[in-house]
Amino acid sequence: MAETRQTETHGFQTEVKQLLHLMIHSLYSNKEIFLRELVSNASDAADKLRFKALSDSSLLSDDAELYVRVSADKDSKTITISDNGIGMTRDEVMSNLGTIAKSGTAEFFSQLSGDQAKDSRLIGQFGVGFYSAFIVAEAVTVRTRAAGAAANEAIEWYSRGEGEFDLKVIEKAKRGTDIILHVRDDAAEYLDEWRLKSIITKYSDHLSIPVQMPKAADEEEKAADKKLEWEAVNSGQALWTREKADISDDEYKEFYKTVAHDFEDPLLWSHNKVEGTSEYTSLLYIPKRAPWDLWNREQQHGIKLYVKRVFIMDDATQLMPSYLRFVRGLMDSSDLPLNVSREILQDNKITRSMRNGSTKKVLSMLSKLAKDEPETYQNFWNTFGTVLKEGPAEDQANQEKIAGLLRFASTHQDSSEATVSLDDYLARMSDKQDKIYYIVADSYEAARDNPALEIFRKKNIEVLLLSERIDEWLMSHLSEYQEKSFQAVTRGDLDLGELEDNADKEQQEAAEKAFAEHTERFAKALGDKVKSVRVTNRLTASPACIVTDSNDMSTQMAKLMEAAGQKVPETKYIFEINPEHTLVQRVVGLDDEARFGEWAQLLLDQATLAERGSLKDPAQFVSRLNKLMLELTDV
Ligand SMILES: Nc1ncnc2c1ncn2[C@@H]1O[C@H](COP(=O)(O)OP(=O)(O)OP(=O)(O)O)[C@@H](O)[C@H]1O
Repeated sequence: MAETRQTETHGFQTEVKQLLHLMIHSLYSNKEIFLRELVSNASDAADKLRFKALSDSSLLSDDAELYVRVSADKDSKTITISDNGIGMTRDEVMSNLGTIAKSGTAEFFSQLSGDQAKDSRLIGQFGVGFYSAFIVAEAVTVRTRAAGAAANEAIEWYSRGEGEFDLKVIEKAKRGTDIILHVRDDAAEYLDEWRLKSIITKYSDHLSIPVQMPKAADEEEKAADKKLEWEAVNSGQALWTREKADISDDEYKEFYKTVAHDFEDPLLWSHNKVEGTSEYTSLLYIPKRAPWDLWNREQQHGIKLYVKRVFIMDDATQLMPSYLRFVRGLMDSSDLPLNVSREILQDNKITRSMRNGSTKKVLSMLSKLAKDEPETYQNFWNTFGTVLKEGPAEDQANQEKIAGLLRFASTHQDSSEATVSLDDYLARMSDKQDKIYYIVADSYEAARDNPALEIFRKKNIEVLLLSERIDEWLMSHLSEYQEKSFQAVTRGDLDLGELEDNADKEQQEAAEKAFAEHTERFAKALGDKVKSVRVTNRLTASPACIVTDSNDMSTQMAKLMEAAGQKVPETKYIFEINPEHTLVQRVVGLDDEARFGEWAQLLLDQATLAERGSLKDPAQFVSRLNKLMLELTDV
């Protein structure tokens, strides 16, 4: 490459262009974050080099004291952020500073609305990184030399933040990266070194790497044109290694913004030194807002792993279960070897114990929040609840704890908001009730209005109303809470246990007997369209409903599997009729078997609509309905 010294010009990936545009137009009220981002990248570069040098110490060569240096030059209107970290090769420059390699980026950009306040929040969630340089710079030069590369293999990248960037091979005496910002006139305040220093102490004080600035020179030294002397302006002690009592809330909050690349303060955090069979420190944060890629289960961004204060890797997903993937922060182990790899982490006693310990920590932190600050917890639930619902399936050992954190809509209140906890439900339950009743449907309304709830309303029994896609999956893994089992109101025989008194039972038996002949007639008319026909004990206001047998797949589970492209055996429903209903009484009064058959089918279709939300052959339903309506209006 060294022979091609000419400049090559490359176009940015479309998303980079969009991001740059937004950055400049939406983040102007929060300009100073550019320094946090660039210093944090420089510190990451030092961490990466230190890690690589564990297996190849020659990479550090004679420049083993790692640092980040920040300086400004008012004459040339530049700010320079330098590090002697890992640097970048030409290919790395091309991909890191020309594209955005995160999956889902295009979807993310499609969410932007043009409303600057909203968009700036979204960009905050996306993580602005290197490109934030353009908030204050009209042009940026990056000079970088990768660790292990020769001085004449360094690369210069230059861009005005519009459509393109230039690349050329240059000579660079030292390893690492210099980022030179050509500051815009409206950001001239950042050319003041005091200003820069105060931003560094605000955001980067706790970084373990020294962030240095030039020592103020006196007139004599200036006249003698002495070489710049540098001094560290941050404390340089990794925050999590300090005593909890000595760390202020503001320090925790600023540290969060650096590790999580978030603009906002965290919702809560927990800092723990664990001693005993395994020794580690964890600093775990719950963000306020969901990251843009929360729904992508493959998403990166997990917990940073350190071993004895040496950074080992980002996104150590093995340290936190997937249903807690919104947790940010770090863990620093005293037991793992420094040369630990992702593979070793996969199946390791130490990792497992760190994961178990921190999972418990997060769950108890959330339980405490739910107890002490229910409103804040509700906000948390509204943001991350759906992810937490993956918990009971993924983490059987903590099922009970997770269940206690769940929130539901219920028939107790007239709102679709999920605010009812299982403890609330149990507290309201009568002594005679021994099950937790629930229904899963496509929407809150479909759940609320399902005819199967009629008897529960009549008897004043609360039913949880679930309508999220994940809910069926959740309920199929939750078997009990506080020794009370869960019962779907649309499945199997309805056994209300002691809630039903003897009189109810006798009445039911009498109704079944009295209606037996008609039940037979319905069964004959509907043939193999139903599994069986029986008299209901669920309905009070509707003529009929369908329910699944207790060993058959529930409607919602079948729908989920179908949506996932799986072949699902056709579920046959049990058709339940309400003999008290006038329509049913009139239908059984019909002598003409053909007409009776039409009505029976119509009742079945109606019940299917209420339960499934759709019919296999809606056109046939409509034409049958029209035919019957015509007969009724034919006077
Ligand atoms: N000073 C630097 N030295 C070496 N590599 C760097 C430096 N600055 C940036 N990079 C490389 O460029 C990549 C992109 O940086 P950028 O800040 O845009 O994103 P990020 O840090 O990966 O993500 P985010 O900031 O959203 O968490 C980094 O991952 C890193 O590989």
